[in-house]
Amino acid sequence: MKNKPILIGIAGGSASGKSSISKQLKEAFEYTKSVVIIRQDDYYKDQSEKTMEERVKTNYDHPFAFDNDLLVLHIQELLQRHAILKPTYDFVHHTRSELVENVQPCDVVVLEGLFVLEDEELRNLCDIKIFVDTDADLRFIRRLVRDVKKRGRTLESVVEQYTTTVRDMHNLFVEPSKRYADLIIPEGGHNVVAIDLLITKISSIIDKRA
Ligand SMILES: Nc1ncnc2c1ncn2[C@@H]1O[C@H](COP(=O)(O)OP(=O)(O)O)[C@@H](O)[C@H]1O
Ligand SMILES: Nc1ccn([C@@H]2O[C@H](COP(=O)(O)O)[C@@H](O)[C@H]2O)c(=O)n1
Repeated sequence: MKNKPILIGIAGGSASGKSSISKQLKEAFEYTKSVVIIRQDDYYKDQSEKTMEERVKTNYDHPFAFDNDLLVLHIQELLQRHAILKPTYDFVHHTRSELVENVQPCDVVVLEGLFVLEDEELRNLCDIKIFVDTDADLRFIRRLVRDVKKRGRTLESVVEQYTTTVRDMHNLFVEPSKRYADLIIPEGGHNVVAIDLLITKISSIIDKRA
């Protein structure tokens, strides 16, 4: 019987660099181990019954915006080496997309999202807990560029959302969850030393379980 997969939890503010770090971990292990990235964003609640006008008013930075029960269930399934049918999210239309991904059992699960450490059930499942700590001004600049380029937003809408919900919810829910981290990575995706240390630690856990 195969060993339990290792679960790496990566939390941090919006545009702090969670996805960039997750991709680097996947690249580091994918020749020797099967690695799957689960993005909490894909578990935003479906809003297909709502109008676009209603959808833009949702507070996407509150834990209630997510179907957390489904996310916990899917992580538990992956940890038992069972396949899952994962939802995917459409940021342009603010709702679940039609696409469902068939995620096969794997050796390493990287779970990344705003509330991965804030949620007690999720953080208790993690073997390694990481918080990506990037200053608010950098996060805002990165988000502005990304949301206009990739998420179909206007400059005005990004500023409006950031000042009405994103900043306050970050301070209320995301920032305090830093205290649960085993490792805090400053500046996100380009911190080579921290990412190398993390890769070494993950390798040693994998070797001990082999
Ligand atoms: N260290 C960094 N320096 C500059 N830009 C970065 C860095 N890390 C990430 N980015 C960029 O910032 C944006 C948000 O990064 P991403 O990894 O998607 O953040 P998150 O997943 O936390 O929202 C992306 O466009 C990414 O290329
Ligand atoms: N329809 C949506 C759903 C979410 N958001 C924002 O996404 C952020 C989380 O994703 P990151 O990749 O940046 O961590 C979150 O701060 C939400 O405000 C959105 O704008 N629209």
